[in-house]
Amino acid sequence: MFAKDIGIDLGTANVLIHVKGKGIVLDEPAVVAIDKQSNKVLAVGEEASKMVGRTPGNIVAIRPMRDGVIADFDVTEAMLRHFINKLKVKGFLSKPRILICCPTNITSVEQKAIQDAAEKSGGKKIYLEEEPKVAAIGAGMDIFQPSGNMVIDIGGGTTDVAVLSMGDIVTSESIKAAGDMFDNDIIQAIKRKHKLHIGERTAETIKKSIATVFRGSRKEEMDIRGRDMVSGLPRTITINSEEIREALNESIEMIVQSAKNVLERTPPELSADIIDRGIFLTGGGALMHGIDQLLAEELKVPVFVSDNPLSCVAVGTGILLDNISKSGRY
Ligand SMILES: Nc1ncnc2c1ncn2[C@@H]1O[C@H](COP(=O)(O)OP(=O)(O)OP(=O)(O)O)[C@@H](O)[C@H]1O
Repeated sequence: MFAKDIGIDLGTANVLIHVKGKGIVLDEPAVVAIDKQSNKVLAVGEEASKMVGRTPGNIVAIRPMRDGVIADFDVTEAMLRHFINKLKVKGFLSKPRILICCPTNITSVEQKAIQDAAEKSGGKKIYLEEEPKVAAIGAGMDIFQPSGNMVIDIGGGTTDVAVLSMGDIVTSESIKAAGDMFDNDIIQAIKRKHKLHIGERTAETIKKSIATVFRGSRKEEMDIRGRDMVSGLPRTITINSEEIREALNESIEMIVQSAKNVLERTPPELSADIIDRGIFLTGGGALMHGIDQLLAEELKVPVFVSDNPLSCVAVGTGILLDNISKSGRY
């Protein structure tokens, strides 16, 4: 075993781990399956994710960090420890420095608890960082210069909008309109319109396969299955991109509004830089069809989807660990 710096993107939907010199070595859903009677952890990550919505009564598959807050701390700790131990088995770790990016909304008590869990798992020195900052670094922005950079990180539980300069956040906002809310919007709309009950996985598949947020930019159809709310029997219906766009409209409008709020609070010199450089989108929600077009039209600034938006934070942890002295915070 050898010491390596490791970076962890402790997201509400996915956990990614970056090891210095190796790149991303772990990428799994932030899900834990638990036996309700004994409180024992039965499975973590990929394996637990397969159980979501399909567990018998005594087993629950939960996402401990859902909504960008730590809903269940013990389970979050168990999950973090499981993933770090998995690296140990692979022979990666011996007293590494660990940089963890966690949701922006967590309390200082929760931050301390995450730090403790990482220490107990063998970390020599633990650093915590804010997600939008690391996402911007991972998207290739040089946030350490005295100029304005804007990032919108659309994750599972939260969307973080931030303007950064000289290595720090100048203005920011964090809202709950993000991937999970989009899935729920789709579930509710299909209930209302088609009287059909669908699960979270189906909603996510719809979101990825036929959804769009920009009117007229995608015209696709898809057959979906669910449970008829009246007869209780399985039923198949056909849905299209436009009805999903309508379902997502309110949540997307919240993201647009949040970006406008942050821009309004941005000092004019930094605003000028943002017009020149554009806004970068990171996080899985950046892959929503048409989101760049819509934001560019609403904000009157160029908008770019970063390369590999799902792994920006993990890549950013690697870059930040390499330049830790630059950050000045450690
Ligand atoms: N192709 C796609 N189109 C739309 N959404 C997608 C796509 N791929 C992934 N997503 C969504 O991205 C979200 C997960 O993104 P990500 O892994 O960046 O979140 P996270 O970092 O775990 O969450 P948070 O930033 O809230 O802590 C999920 O809601 C997922 O459904």
